Amino acid sequence: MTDQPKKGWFARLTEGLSKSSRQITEEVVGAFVKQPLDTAALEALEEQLIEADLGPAAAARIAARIGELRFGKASDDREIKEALAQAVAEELKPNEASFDPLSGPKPFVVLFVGVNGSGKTTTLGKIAADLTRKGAKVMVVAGDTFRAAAVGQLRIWAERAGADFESRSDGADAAGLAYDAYEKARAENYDVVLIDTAGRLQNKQALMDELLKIIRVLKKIDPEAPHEVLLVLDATVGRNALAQEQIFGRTAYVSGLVMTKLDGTSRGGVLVPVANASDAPIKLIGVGEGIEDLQPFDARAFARSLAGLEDEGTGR
Ligand SMILES: Nc1nc2c(ncn2[C@@H]2O[C@H](COP(=O)(O)OP(=O)(O)OP(=O)(O)O)[C@@H](O)[C@H]2O)c(=O)[nH]1
Repeated sequence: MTDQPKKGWFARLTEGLSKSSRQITEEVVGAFVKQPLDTAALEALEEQLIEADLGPAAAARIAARIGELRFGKASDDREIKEALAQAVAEELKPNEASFDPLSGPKPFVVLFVGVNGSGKTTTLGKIAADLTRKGAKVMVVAGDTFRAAAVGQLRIWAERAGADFESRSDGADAAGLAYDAYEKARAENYDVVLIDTAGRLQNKQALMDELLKIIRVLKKIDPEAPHEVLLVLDATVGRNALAQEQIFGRTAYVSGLVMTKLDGTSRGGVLVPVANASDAPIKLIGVGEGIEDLQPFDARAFARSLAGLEDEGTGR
């Protein structure tokens, strides 16, 4: 992820966000070029940002900031995009953080939580591949023991990544598996342990109870574990991602968010209200199916891509 050439990842980000940026630039930017920016135009801009799923609070702040930057001035397309990118970047900057499992304690335990289909397995697989490529000794743990298909899929990812794989037969106690896997990882000097978890049980409470149980047993071995709890959210569900953040964020010790499938939606702006609502920062984003499409979250680059700016603002 991080060792990609800069231009490459920015191009992938821009391509991944093209649906969202088209929506924003056509609907939002198009209407405001040439005429001097006035109050009515700013109000309309705010409406358009809400339409684009940025949420009312952020839309108001972003519109106000664009007003500060451009009020009374006639702007061309690029100037409006630059102002939008700057305002969105300022909004997101406090919610940006890096995911760095190789600089923490060893083994560094990462728990992946989120509803089924959010991209948990894929994200875990991409991270495993990135880490083994960097020379790390990685263990993948299939904590979703109820679904054989999920275990099978994860095994494929682990094998492809060259990571070791721990699983148990259907319905086994996920917390017991996590505990034993962590013990083994300590004994055998693993660098990173990536634990997948169930995304759906009989009900929400059962799901949260299971997650908390896994966390509790890991803490028996090391009170600092799990060292990271990544909540994986699917951007294509739009504002439902907010509801998921509320459910998991409140109970599961979430320390970072991953927003996947930003390439599959025109409403990628939803990342903004999700970031605002969450106590945990955004650490990674998924902008495509490839391994290199899981990227560290860079607020400024995200904002520029969303605003439809083709370069990184470095004058290239
Ligand atoms: N386009 C695109 N697809 C993605 C991205 N991340 C994941 N996917 C796809 O989303 C689908 C669901 O991903 P999974 O990783 O299986 O989701 P999960 O949360 O583990 O779901 P279960 O296996 O059902 O628990 C797969 O087809 C992935 O290829 C992304 O960033 N972009």
